[in-house]
Amino acid sequence: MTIHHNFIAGRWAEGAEAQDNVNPSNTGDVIGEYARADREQALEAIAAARAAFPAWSRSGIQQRHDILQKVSSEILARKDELGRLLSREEGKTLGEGVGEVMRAAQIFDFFAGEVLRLSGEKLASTRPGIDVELTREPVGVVGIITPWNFPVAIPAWKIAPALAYGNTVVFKPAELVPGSAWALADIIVRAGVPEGAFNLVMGRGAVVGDAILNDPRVDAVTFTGSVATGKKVAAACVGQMKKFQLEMGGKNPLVVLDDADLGIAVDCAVNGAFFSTGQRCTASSRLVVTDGIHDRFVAAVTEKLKGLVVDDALKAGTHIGPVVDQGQLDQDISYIDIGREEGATLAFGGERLNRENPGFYLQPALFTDTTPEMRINREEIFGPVASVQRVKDYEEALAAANDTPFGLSSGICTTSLKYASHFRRNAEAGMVMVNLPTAGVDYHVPFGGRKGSSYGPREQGRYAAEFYTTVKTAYTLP
Ligand SMILES: NC(=O)C1=CN([C@@H]2O[C@H](COP(=O)(O)OP(=O)(O)OC[C@H]3O[C@@H](n4cnc5c(N)ncnc54)[C@H](OP(=O)(O)O)[C@@H]3O)[C@@H](O)[C@H]2O)C=CC1
Ligand SMILES: O=C(O)CCC(=O)C(=O)O
Repeated sequence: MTIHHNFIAGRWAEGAEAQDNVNPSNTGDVIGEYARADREQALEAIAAARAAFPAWSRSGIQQRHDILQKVSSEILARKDELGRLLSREEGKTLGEGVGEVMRAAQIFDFFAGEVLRLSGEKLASTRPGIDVELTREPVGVVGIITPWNFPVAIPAWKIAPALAYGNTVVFKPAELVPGSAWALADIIVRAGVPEGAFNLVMGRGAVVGDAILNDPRVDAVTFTGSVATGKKVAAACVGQMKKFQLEMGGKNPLVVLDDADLGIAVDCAVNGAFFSTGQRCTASSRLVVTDGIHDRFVAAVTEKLKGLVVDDALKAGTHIGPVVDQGQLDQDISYIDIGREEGATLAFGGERLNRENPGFYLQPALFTDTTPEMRINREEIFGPVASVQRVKDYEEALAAANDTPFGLSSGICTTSLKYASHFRRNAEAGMVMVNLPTAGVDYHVPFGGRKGSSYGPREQGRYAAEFYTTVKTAYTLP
């Protein structure tokens, strides 16, 4: 098998050890061999990005626009092939994989437009005769560290704005999904990014990630992943006065009130909690349901779960693909055990499943009779596991929704304008959904959370400029 190399300083860099990329739907299927960089290669990539920064930061907006537009066009033209690769290595269904790839194309398209819209401000000075001008300048070398659960979209929503605003990039994807990262890098490189402005460094977090965090030539780090790693990123960046941005976990509530449309509530819950195998930081892992609708809701969700097909991500008719790997599967199963031990009722699922090929298949699990202090209601599981919490009324539901160390996405299903409006205002989350799943967002508006979910400026949309640029205030006496 040929090795897919890293891209460093304008060339595909040979010489690193390689790792197999395995399909979680069929562990006998090796997708390819991908390089695993050592520390030295990571440092070479950082040096290349540093050297490329002066020229790229001053490059013309037409050049940057055209490159990003070209990336978008190629991703879109190859959406079926890239979506298939994504689903094959990550395990989300083919429809979800192709959808994610299309979203990545739209993100590059959006930031191609943002290059042209970059503007400043001219203000009067409080001192007569002086001009004040505000401009945005690129931050410098940006280290991009991404997780496995959105292997194309998350890299896209970090790489596109980084390049659009004139930064150079060292991109370290998650080790579990090098295929999507390599394919995206190959497209970016062929779109004409100058030598050193974009570098791909696949490898271990503890090696490549650590090199990025601790090298003073990296000016800013954008990270999506677990809370534990996020805290390491924060500590390293603070120590070196680097700019940083963290997107981490969630324990997102979906409130269902007595007056909800039952069909909408069930669709929101099943989609939000279990699609993409529940491996979304925006997943509705807590279903907070008022007394009057509770039993009907649980019965209808259970009925719907019975009809969902858990199988090979690439098979037509699969609703839920496998868990991403053995480690994540072990974590999911251990939380199912914890839920039982804590006294929750396993109303549906939670069984390990066997399919035609060996893979990490898990039946979606629904817990009922859960209480707020249970670990399954407080800790992120990151799998197809959700718990129902019964509450007496809206006030108790809102309190339960906010009773979490996280604050990414928060949803409500209701036909009451009064409760919907109150919830929108009082939910302690970065994103609020009314009669919609907590997961599944637009690409042109801010994405991010509060409390333990996020740190630093928002990602996506024009708000991305807050992270990828720094403001300069210039005073001139003409
Ligand atoms: N809020 C959000 O937007 C999202 C949050 N998440 C959260 O991420 C978790 C699952 O993703 P997962 O990928 O396992 O998370 P991790 O935090 O383990 O990994 C995220 C990235 O950080 C890298 N990394 C690991 N250790 C270090 C280190 N010491 N220094 C620098 N980089 C390091 C990883 O590398 P390697 O691949 O080698 O491990 C990977 O590229 C869940 O908890 C989920 O909630 C996931 C997606 C989105
Ligand atoms: O819900 C979405 O569409 C995005 C979720 C996400 O970014 C994540 O889970 O990492």
